[in-house]
Amino acid sequence: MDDKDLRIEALEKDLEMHRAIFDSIFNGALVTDEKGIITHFNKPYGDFLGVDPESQIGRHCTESVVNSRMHIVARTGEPEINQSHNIIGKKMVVQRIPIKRDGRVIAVFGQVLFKDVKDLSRLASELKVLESKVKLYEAELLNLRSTRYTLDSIIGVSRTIRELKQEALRAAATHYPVLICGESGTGKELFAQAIHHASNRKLFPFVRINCAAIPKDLLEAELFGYEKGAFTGARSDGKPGKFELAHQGTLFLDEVGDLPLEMQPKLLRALEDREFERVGGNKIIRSDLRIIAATNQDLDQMMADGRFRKDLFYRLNVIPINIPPLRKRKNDIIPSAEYILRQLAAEANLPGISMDKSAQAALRNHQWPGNVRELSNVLERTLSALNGKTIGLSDLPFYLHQNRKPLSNGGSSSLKAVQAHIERESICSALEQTGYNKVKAAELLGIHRTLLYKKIKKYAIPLEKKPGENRAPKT
Ligand SMILES: Nc1ncnc2c1ncn2[C@@H]1O[C@H](COP(=O)(O)OP(=O)(O)OP(=O)(O)O)[C@@H](O)[C@H]1O
Repeated sequence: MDDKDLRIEALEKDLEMHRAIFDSIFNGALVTDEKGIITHFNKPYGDFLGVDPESQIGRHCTESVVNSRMHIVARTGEPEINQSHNIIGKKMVVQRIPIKRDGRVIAVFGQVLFKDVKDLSRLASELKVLESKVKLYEAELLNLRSTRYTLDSIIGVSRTIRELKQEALRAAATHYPVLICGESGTGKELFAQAIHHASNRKLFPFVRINCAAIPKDLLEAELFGYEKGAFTGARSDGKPGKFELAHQGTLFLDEVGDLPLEMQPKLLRALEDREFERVGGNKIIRSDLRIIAATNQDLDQMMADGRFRKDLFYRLNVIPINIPPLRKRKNDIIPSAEYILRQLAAEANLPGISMDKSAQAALRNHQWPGNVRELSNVLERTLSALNGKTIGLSDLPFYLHQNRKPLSNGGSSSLKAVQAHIERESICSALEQTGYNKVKAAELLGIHRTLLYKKIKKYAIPLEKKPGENRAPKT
């Protein structure tokens, strides 16, 4: 066989294949020339119309197919997609596509998409059912996976809080790392959850890791996971770390200031390379996550002291959110207290609870070392012991009364000294009220136990009641 024969054989095979494809177009198809004369008519269309496909070739399209518009499409050159077409008592859905060469129509391809428009409506209603199911599952997933708090859960009327909420909303629209700084109880986790919730990652996990609460040697395995037998006590089948678990979601690195120095470059590398290995493993794992870190520590000071790496700080601090303590946004205190009271009262089914002026003044004057958490705890305690419907000064815990008295703090009146004095007094008072139970005192103050210990040490507060000392607690 010479070259030409080979080419002819290939072309014949090609033609055969095209014929087979054309005859396999499920719901029928035809082709006309530029005048509407049928050049191709497939078998399924013949079966559907009850005609012999071969004998349709050479006829005008309107003779073969009632209401045909193939010749019109040939004239206009405009495709007609998903059009209804009445034929043999049925409404079909068809498409007619002009085939052009050098801008001129040379043929028209027509195809039946649905033999009966009812098929399409059935599909459409099935799709509707599926869509509503998807919505339902999305809502369930959101419930299961997502966060408890949204931006609406953040209370505060001050300009600062309103601006921070705007900032959080802007952050949610990006994938950049966010660093939230603020004292304990200012709502750092609340903001982190709200950002996650407002982002397009909200259907994926929000994974939290408290860098201060995990022993140093376990932190790497917690973050990156481990392979079987990585260390003594490791689970025999290995375990994914928080980085893996947060895939497509958000990883919240709480208390990032407490991340041990030796762990910092490892975290930085994982953030920069966007990949990591499990402890004891050698497989590279990639995780698509957004980082939100939070701390109540002064990272500037820590960097100056060499306790926090600058490169890690810059990596985390792409979008900074600094939440000021409650005492620095005093006009948030009463609205927040009222909001929390309304919530607590509704939960306890106690309508119409209010605060008198003296109680409001005491709340405004208090320094709130535990911030909103402390405010919430104080109100909860107060409400649980309240007789009547109005909270007065005497209903508030004793340590709140003292802030209204002139201060005797060794004569110093610098803001720092006054703050330190009040903080010390509040801690002493909370310890007394709770019978020197540190867990309960920390709870009352709305701070973490470790922070309470730090402050007890800082102010050299005795860890038990001195004999003879009698400062009667309120409750
Ligand atoms: N602006 C706020 N609006 C409503 N609730 C708040 C606000 N700030 C804090 N809270 C409440 O105070 C409590 C502590 O908040 P959160 O855990 O977010 O604080 P945090 O700054 O992360 O504290 P920590 O540093 O101790 O972990 C939560 O119950 C939270 O709902």
